[in-house]
Amino acid sequence: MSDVKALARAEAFARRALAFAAGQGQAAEILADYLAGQGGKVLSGYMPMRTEIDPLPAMAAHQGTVGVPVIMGKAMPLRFREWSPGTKMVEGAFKALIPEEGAWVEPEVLIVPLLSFDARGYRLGYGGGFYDRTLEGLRARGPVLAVGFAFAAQEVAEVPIDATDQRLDAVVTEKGVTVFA
Ligand SMILES: Nc1nc2c(c(=O)[nH]1)N(C=O)[C@@H](CNc1ccc(C(=O)N[C@@H](CCC(=O)O)C(=O)O)cc1)CN2
Ligand SMILES: Nc1ncnc2c1ncn2[C@@H]1O[C@H](COP(=O)(O)OP(=O)(O)OP(=O)(O)O)[C@@H](O)[C@H]1O
Repeated sequence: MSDVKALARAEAFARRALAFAAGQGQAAEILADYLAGQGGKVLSGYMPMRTEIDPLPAMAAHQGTVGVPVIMGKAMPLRFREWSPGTKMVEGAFKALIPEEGAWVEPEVLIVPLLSFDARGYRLGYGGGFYDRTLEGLRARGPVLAVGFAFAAQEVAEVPIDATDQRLDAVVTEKGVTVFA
């Protein structure tokens, strides 16, 4: 399975890079509109890295607390530190930017980065299993809305999956919103 996922990751990086070069259109506005119904809830976003689609305008528009992921260690769930557009950021593990300080928050709605996704709502990430562990833990505690955010070209026929993969509830792209059954 790890070879299958590794090959899928390499293909997905290449497709995402092409889409990134073409631009994200109104994707962040579509995401903000979709999330407008979630005002008052704690939202997690992410600091875009590499060729990830940029969710920052939707995070800045959120009516309520926003956090961003912090890696606590290998094989550990992510935690989320409060973020706002003015927060001082420093480089964390794997070069992702994290808030230098701030409160830990527990998201009810998550904007989830990904390499590829499919029509079942499965996603492929960088391979740390961080979002799978995190969603498993949060869902054991209460209802959570996991919203993938991606370029439409990141959709594939079937993402390779294993028993620990957590499904997305919806995905938002520059072409619109898909809610999974
Ligand atoms: N913007 C953003 N922030 C995020 C994530 C993300 O996917 N996007 N994460 C979502 O989990 C976490 C970061 N996870 C990451 C996991 C691996 C690598 C990475 O560069 N991995 C190397 C291989 C490293 C190794 O195997 O030792 C690589 O892919 O080359 C980067 C980030 C938390 N923050
Ligand atoms: N809840 C979990 N408990 C134990 N192991 C897990 C859990 N979730 C994922 N893993 C393990 O983590 C490893 C990486 O998982 P996977 O390849 O699905 O990562 P990914 O979804 O691509 O990455 P990420 O979620 O960080 O973006 C796998 O060995 C997987 O079995």
